[in-house]
Amino acid sequence: MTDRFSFDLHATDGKARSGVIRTPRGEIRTPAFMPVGTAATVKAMLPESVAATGADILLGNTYHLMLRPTAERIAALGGLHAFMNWDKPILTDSGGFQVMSLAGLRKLTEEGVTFKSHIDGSRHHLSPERSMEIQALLGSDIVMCFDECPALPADRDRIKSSMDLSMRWAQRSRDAFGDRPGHALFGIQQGGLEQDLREESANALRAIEFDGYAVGGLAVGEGQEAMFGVLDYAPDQLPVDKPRYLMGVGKPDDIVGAVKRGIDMMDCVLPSRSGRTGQAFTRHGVVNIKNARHQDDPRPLDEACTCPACRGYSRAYLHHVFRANEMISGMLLTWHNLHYFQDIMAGMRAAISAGSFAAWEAEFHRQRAQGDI
Ligand SMILES: Nc1nc2c(CCc3ccccc3)c3nc[nH]c3cc2c(=O)[nH]1
Ligand SMILES: [Zn+2]
Repeated sequence: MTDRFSFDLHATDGKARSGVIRTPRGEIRTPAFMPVGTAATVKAMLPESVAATGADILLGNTYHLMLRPTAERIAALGGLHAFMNWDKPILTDSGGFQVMSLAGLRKLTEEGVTFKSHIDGSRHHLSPERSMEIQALLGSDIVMCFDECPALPADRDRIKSSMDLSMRWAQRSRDAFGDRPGHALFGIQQGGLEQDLREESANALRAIEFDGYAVGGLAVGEGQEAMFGVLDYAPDQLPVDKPRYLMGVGKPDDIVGAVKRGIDMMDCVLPSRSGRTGQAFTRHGVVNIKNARHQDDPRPLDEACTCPACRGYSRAYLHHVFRANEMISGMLLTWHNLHYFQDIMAGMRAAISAGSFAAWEAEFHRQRAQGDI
């Protein structure tokens, strides 16, 4: 075990990298997929089930937890790890992104943002300083800078002024974070789809110095082609010896394309959210289990999957419990999706270490093109 935060690169294959992030609460194998536990729970999953899928770290949300049950209450109860019974690493987002996408009546100034809770309409305030205080109260191992993520499409002037604000907030986040051994602070690159603005942002963050660097401002509706266009250069603008975290991504083929371009960490609500709606991700493509064609199908979701849903249940059963709106439906499909996403990560880590990422990627795409699933 270690009392410090560190990142070791073990292997590279093209731009793809594999390694390990060491924290006092445990190691994170990279490339890593991080399930989202927004309100101190990965929905429909027990923490031990999340760990069983292979996840080394999960995500929490400053925005949701500050509103309910409040960061002060979680701190008084021993912090987020004890509160939600997860003793491995936790990364928390800084809240600004969620305010802009969820809260009402927002007022954004240089100082920070005031907003009305989407839960009960009460008024709240976030700033770099308050976000750092909340994330410290939660006790998260990886803290994100307080930033502003502009909605796309946006004109260049808007992207530039927003990125400049986020860089000033990054400095204030760094100053407020202080020196917390064993805890990490990650900067977040902004700059939209503009290569020169992203370069400016990366240089500003590098000068402030962070334990890791996120590529922010993507997965906000720009589409995969535009996102990959940015990822063709953005990771290389960031320090090579620190973890690179692409926020909010994504579908299986987004994840593979991001790792191929040098990304080490990703998060997305997709596997859990779509699991609850009956959408299963498999190596052969997506299965919408509510579709009537599954009602007599005795096969598992995915013959090659070793998760509890695929080992113990037929498509016919999963179809039935979704149609009957039974709680086990969301549990089983969420477990399968999270397990499958971790399978993809484990496959890529092994392929990168073996220098066979290109072959692994070709097989990944060939299997998905197989059609009838
Ligand atoms: N702070 C921040 N968060 C983002 C998220 C949320 C990721 C998140 C982290 C932790 C918990 C939940 C969600 C994005 N999701 C899609 N695109 C995103 C961009 C940004 C961004 O630019 N900045
Ligand atoms: Zn499965």
